[in-house]
Amino acid sequence: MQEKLIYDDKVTEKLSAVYKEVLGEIGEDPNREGLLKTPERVAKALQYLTKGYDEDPEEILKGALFNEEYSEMVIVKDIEVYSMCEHHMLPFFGKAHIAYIPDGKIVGLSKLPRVVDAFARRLQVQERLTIEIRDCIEKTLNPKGVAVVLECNHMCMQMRGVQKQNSSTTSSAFTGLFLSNDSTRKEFINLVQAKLH
Ligand SMILES: Nc1nc2c(ncn2[C@@H]2O[C@H](COP(=O)(O)OP(=O)(O)OP(=O)(O)O)[C@@H](O)[C@H]2O)c(=O)[nH]1
Ligand SMILES: [Zn+2]
Repeated sequence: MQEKLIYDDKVTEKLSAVYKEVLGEIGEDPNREGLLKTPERVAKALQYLTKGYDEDPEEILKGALFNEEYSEMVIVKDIEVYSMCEHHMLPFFGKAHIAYIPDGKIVGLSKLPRVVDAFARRLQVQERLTIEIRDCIEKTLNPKGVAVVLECNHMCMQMRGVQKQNSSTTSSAFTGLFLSNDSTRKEFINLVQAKLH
């Protein structure tokens, strides 16, 4: 799959100027040797961390849909998530667990983590991220059900603010059989928790 260009020279230039100001405002000397290239590095890092705005998650899934009569649960678990909270622009990160029950169509497995990234590489709140992933899969695959669980640590709660270093946040979103059928939901949760390896 072709990767889009991440860095835009004009954006890099504008953001670099802003970050040079920021360095001065926090009491640093932007002209000392170690910091000379820092504004440009940060400008690029920020573009990378928000590159999801230029990606279309539905198109990602549509790129690998296959007709298949498999109708059991498909689970991709322990997908690394790296995002940034929209309140503090600090990272939150953890794992996503995704399941769906196909209804005539399956999707290329790698596309599910790609969808996670496309939504995560934006300013987010964990709950919205969870729902966006679910809705994208629901709309594009039209399966019998979708389940998404995210478990994340929020740096805005750990490095600052309440400073709860060991807290983590779990969010979940379901559709179809995962909502209407308790045993399907339980099967998903058991399989996510199971240590098969
Ligand atoms: N629901 C939700 N809240 C989040 C997420 N990321 C950060 N937050 C919270 O957003 C809230 C913003 O609250 P404010 O009171 O406006 O900000 P603040 O004064 O910096 O809050 P503290 O973090 O409590 O110091 C905080 O409670 C954060 O913990 C998220 O993904 N989901
Ligand atoms: Zn935050």
